[in-house]
Amino acid sequence: MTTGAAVLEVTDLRVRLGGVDVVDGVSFALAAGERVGLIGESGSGKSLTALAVLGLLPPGASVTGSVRLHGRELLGGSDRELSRLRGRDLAMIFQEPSTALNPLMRVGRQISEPLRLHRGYSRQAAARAAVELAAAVGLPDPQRLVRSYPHELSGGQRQRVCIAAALACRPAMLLADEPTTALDVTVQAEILALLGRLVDDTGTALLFITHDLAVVAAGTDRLAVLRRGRVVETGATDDVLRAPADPYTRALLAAARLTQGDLPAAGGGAVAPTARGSDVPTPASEATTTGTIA
Ligand SMILES: Nc1ncnc2c1ncn2[C@@H]1O[C@H](COP(=O)(O)OP(=O)(O)OP(=O)(O)O)[C@@H](O)[C@H]1O
Repeated sequence: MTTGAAVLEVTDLRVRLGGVDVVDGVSFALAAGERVGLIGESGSGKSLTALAVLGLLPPGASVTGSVRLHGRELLGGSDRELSRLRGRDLAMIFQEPSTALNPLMRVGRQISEPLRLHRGYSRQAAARAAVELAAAVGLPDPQRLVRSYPHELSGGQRQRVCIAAALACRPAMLLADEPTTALDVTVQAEILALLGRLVDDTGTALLFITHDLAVVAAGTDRLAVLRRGRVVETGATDDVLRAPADPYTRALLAAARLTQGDLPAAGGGAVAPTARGSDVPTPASEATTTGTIA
């Protein structure tokens, strides 16, 4: 899809599990700051594609093809190399914030953990950054909130914590797997708006996995439609949703019964900025390495 200066380039990715190619030759690419939606019915291979990119496939899975981050091959990399990249250059937000967070660790520490691990922040600098990041994702009373444990927060607040941690190091690439599905419907729009604004501010490329077509209509530039592990259609979100070329995409759209009001307005359909929070801070004073995004 994108050539040249791709942040992430996935080529002919295959994931084999239990004798089945559950991801079957998937290729796509994202440029800096680009938002790409990966859609498809349940079981089409969306999550396994993301997990393969992160090197987090379940035991027993075999993977072939190529996953390049800024031109550097990740497939076949050692655990050590991959864990150095995860949280720093490549981050993920999962569907269920409760299970993504450690119940026994204060949220402030979880937000700033990537800065301690990857940027060499001191304990004090990390604590300060956690408060700044908590404020940036619109968490109320951040000074107090960072001392809370996950169970003391609402689902939406927990997802804000996950977003803050994922973006702490300003990764080049963020993968979000159904990040609002587990949330109350009234909170979903706020979280999507927040995510859209933060990836804009940081220049982070976003791969957004969802089966909610209204969400991709509002929040992505391009789409890849996955069916049984294969990409059946790609294109500008607006084009694919208005004039789907593949019968499977047409069926998905018909099932979702998208109305004209859900489709992006002409001239860009980015998720609306939220009134809450401020820019993701760049607490650069304690940085020992330079971020991948200038
Ligand atoms: N650990 C596993 N072992 C065996 N098969 C698996 C495993 N995880 C996923 N699968 C199978 O791989 C296929 C793709 O799964 P995947 O989770 O990527 O789908 P998905 O598109 O993300 O679905 P959903 O929208 O429901 O999350 C499915 O058929 C699923 O049953």
